[in-house]
Amino acid sequence: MTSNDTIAAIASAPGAAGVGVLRVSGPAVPGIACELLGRDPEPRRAHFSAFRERDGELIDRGLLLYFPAPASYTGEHVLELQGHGSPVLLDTLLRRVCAMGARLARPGEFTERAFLNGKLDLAQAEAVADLIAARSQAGARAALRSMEGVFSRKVHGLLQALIALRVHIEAAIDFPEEEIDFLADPLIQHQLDALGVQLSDLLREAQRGMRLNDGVRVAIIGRPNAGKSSLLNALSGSDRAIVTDIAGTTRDVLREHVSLDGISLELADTAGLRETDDPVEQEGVRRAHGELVRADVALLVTDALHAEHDLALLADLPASVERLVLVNKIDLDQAGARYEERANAIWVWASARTGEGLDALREHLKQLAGAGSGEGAFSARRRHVLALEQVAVHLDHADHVLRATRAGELAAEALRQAQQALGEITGTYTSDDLLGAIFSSFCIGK
Ligand SMILES: Nc1nc2c(ncn2[C@@H]2O[C@H](COP(=O)(O)OP(=O)(O)OP(=O)(O)O)[C@@H](O)[C@H]2O)c(=O)[nH]1
Ligand SMILES: [K+]
Ligand SMILES: [Mg+2]
Repeated sequence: MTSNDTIAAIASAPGAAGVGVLRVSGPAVPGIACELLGRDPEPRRAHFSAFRERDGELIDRGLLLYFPAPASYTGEHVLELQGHGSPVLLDTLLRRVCAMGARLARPGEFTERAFLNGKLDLAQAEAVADLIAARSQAGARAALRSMEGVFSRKVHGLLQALIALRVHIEAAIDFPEEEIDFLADPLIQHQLDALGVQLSDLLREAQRGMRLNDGVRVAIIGRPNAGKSSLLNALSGSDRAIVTDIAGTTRDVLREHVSLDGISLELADTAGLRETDDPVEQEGVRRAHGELVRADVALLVTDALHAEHDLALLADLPASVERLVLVNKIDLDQAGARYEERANAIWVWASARTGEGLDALREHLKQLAGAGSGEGAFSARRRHVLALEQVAVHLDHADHVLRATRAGELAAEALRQAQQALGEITGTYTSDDLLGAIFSSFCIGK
């Protein structure tokens, strides 16, 4: 599917630079290229050329590259003009190109066309934007892998397994007299189990990928006076939060961005959790709970005396939230800095006041944020993780139906929905709204 209009944009960053790049895509490209060069350009060859106004006046000299469809970034005819990186010259050249039949591109429109022409799937297209916006080397490497299709191939693998199972079950439905026996076949249950394992692996990887991409949201919670604000200040190296020995000092949520070796964290300091009659503090407590719900990591600040009791604050969190327990104020009882990995939380003994033991805390935060997640780590977005969680819900439903009732129709429908949720990741099923939201967040020229 090729568009019938031609788009153009300055693809290099705004401002003066050594070289500036103008990109054009669409059916008018061969004509524009021929007029600028004075003859037909050879495909994929750098032509050193004078770029001139219609009346012959020189605008700039530079390289002209022509990529005929479909072997181009967008899948359409593409022209790249590389000139001097002067915003004024590039603007003039852009106007000249528009006078020859192009219009200004919207943000992300080149990549959107690449998606619509099947050059990339949606997850790969999103990775292009994530690569450009990456704030750390680990993030950039991960985005590059997703752009290369590492994530998409895993989604595709899952899709194939899902389709195989659907075929199996739908075949059973077509022979109702044998349906019950058919669905009792251990092979079906086996396939479903294997699919569940494959899915939970991918979900874990996607969660890490999302954290590499977006940074990690850490909610610092705990009883009043535990030292939450002291911790925020210590980790961010600032005096951002008010620290006093009055219980109930913090009311509003305070956010600080912290980068640990290129891994980005968003720390949120919250009001101490307790029953209170003060309406302002009540609102603070309500907000603290809200912060906990949207966090990737719940960091419980407590001390040696209250640790076991305070654990209850972590009790009702979803399994996907990572748990860190800081046993604070070790300077008071000479407990010594150390850490332990327990069943579903990591415990760190430290002092927010003296800083002792905080390096271990930083190290664990980095790990949870996806540092050292290995060679194959790819980037992902929250949207992808939500879709995978949706797939898990549908698979669980299919599993339940098969075990409890052997109702083939219901199981097949649940699997169909699972397939649809999976397809939203790569863009097999998408709404125009979703596409608009994704591509409008790109920069112009990409
Ligand atoms: N000795 C010692 N005191 C600490 C430590 N961390 C915090 N404190 C003290 O504990 C008191 C409370 O600290 P905050 O950081 O305000 O505690 P908070 O959890 O933010 O308290 P609220 O905002 O009221 O919920 C202050 O007097 C701090 O100086 C620590 O590691 N050692
Ligand atoms: K306090
Ligand atoms: Mg506080």
